[in-house]
Amino acid sequence: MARGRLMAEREPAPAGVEGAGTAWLPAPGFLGAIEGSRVSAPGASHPSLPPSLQVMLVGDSGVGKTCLLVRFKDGAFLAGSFISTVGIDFRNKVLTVDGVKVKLQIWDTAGQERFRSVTHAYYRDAHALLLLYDVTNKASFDNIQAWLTEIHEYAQQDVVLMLLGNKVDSAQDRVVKREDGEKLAKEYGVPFMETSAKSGLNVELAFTAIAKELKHRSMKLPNEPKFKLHDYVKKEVRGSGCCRS
Ligand SMILES: Nc1nc2c(ncn2[C@@H]2O[C@H](COP(=O)(O)OP(=O)(O)OP(=O)(O)O)[C@@H](O)[C@H]2O)c(=O)[nH]1
Ligand SMILES: [Mg+2]
Repeated sequence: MARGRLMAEREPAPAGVEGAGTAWLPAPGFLGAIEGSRVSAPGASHPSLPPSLQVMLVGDSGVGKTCLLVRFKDGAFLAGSFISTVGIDFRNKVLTVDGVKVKLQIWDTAGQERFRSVTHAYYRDAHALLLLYDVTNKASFDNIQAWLTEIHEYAQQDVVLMLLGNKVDSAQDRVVKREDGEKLAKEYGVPFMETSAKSGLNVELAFTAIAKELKHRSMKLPNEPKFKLHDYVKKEVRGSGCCRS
């Protein structure tokens, strides 16, 4: 599985994502091209599924984007000291959705303000965005509106968007209620769930839901009922244990 770190601060290099000590910022979309192999179920003819689907993680620094990705990709939690992402990292993961292999290329962006222009350059090529806040950090929740404005400005109009309230395992430190997250998501018409990169709650579900939506959009089979992301999320989402059946 490919993994890469893309940094904005160095000079462009002619080839390779990770040359020896060389890091540069490729044109958005470039990675999809070099990863290029089509992923379809053996024997299946689904010509319209792109080689990889780009999913971007966005939100304030410290909300848990990198941890969410590591939990999804490796099934582990990065405990201990917080290492803030520089520029953009990416990881690939292949999921099987309704019998079809879907390759997600997941871009883990830096939440720090100083990298914002790097992030802007990638929005345009994202098929889906997971927008995170931290339920133990009110400011990260209050900033969601600003993130949505930015998404509106830079992302494709039909980008698949989902709001995630992360760190629900930290029940004692929670300052943003689930209802507040639900209300905000409803206001903006986006699916919502609470997650924990630490316990793994809803992490797989968040990515699977996105993959399903993208797969259904790409491969419209004649008699297939329309996939409804909102309904799927509502049906599948799990609560943190205390207050939801
Ligand atoms: N309790 C708890 N801590 C978490 C969770 N997710 C992340 N953390 C912690 O929060 C801190 C920040 O996590 P990161 O994943 O590095 O945050 P980030 O959003 O990638 O931050 P930037 O790279 O700066 O944008 C780390 O100390 C993590 O251990 C979670 O679900 N629960
Ligand atoms: Mg990070």
